[in-house]
Amino acid sequence: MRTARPLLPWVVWGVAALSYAVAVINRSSLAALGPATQQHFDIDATTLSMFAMIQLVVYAGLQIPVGTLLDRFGATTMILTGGLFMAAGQTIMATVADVWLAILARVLVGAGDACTFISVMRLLPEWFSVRQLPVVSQLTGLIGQAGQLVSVTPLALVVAGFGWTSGFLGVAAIGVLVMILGGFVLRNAPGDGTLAERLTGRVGRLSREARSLGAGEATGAFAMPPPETGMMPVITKRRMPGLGFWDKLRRLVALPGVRLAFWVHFTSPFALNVFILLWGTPFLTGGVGLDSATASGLLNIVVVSSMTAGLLLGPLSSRFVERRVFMNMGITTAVMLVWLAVLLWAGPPPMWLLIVLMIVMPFGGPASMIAFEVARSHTPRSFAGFGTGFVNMGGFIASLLVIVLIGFVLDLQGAGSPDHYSLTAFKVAFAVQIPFWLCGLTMIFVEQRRTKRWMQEHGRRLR
Ligand SMILES: NCCCC[C@H](N)C(=O)NCC(=O)O
Repeated sequence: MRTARPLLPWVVWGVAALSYAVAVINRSSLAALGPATQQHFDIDATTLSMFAMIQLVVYAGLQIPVGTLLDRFGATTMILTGGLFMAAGQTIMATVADVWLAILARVLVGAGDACTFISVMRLLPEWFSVRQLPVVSQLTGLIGQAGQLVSVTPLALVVAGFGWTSGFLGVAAIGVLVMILGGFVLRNAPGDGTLAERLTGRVGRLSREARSLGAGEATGAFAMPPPETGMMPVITKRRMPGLGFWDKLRRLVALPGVRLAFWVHFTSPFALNVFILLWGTPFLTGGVGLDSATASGLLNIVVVSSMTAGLLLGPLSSRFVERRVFMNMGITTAVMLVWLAVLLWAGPPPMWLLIVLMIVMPFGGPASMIAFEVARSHTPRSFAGFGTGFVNMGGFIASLLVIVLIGFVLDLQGAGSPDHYSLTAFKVAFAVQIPFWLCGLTMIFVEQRRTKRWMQEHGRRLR
């Protein structure tokens, strides 16, 4: 069946993806402003790194609560609420001089950021066909990545030229503009009104007659035949008293496909996150001994490679649904092997090997999006937000643990500050990634087999 307004799904997706890009701008708004932030609040490097850590902890910690609220209130409300939190956070950041209020600002930014990505992912199966979903998901990730580019250089230039307050109020203003746009465009699903329409009680024809691009074909998890036995309580008991948090979690984790998605997200993106969020530049400059221009040149390769990987993996995982988890495992194994070559190389790794690392490692980011495809195939519809939040926690838990462990192992070796950095200390510290890869790959292997068995037992086919 053809959709009445084939453009509407793309317009809704465009504004949702823009909201995600704004979340990434907010998330990485301090990335290029380390020294300016230290000067503005008169803080040391440890307090500065606390800003990033607190924000990440809030992001990861809120994934399941946000997922629960997402199932209850819908994606539009959550995306707009997230935008409100982030705009409030950046307004506080722009106007206060007290470091504790600045930390509160970062908590708000982390909370708003936590609301955005999984809500955008929740919208997609409502508007697109099963075949389109992997490509649209990867494009969403790619647009988010573009947000990161915007937040680094342009924001640093605005802060340098017009001052701290103008720079952060500017970020807040962009967020408010995109929220207003969202209020008039975002719809949870075909047939639903926008926030503006719901507030005025007049749902227009465009909303009422909207159709999914997958109309006529069932989408994602929702396409599978009714599950039997073990899954029945999950599907039928849609509303529980309160948020029923633990009960929901227990039921969700009982599904091997959801556990598989969690481990896929846990295992593939952390090496990239750890590198770009904190330890990449110190390793390249303080460890390998490169100058900062060469190090930032290498980091640019990371951005280009990650975007290219997204464009390649979308169509591939859509075409080879049965093979998507193996693709993810192959990429993670390749990242691990290249890292092993760097760590085992006697002395500083040669430039060609570093370039290979910068090309291969970023594939882990887009590869982690496969986790959301797996989650969609195995999470009952009424749990979709909760399930996406649960899966999205995986990569962030692994990234946080590895970031902290690398700092800890550097400290243990007496190499915790730029004056004492050494290549050997970094090599030992980065080796903490190995057990995470091995544990993750083993769990994917185990859960993949369990999922296959579960699907055979329940007569379900992968879509
Ligand atoms: N182009 C890489 C996108 C990676 C996305 C990543 N796996 C993820 O889960 N992101 C969540 C977020 O909030 O950004």
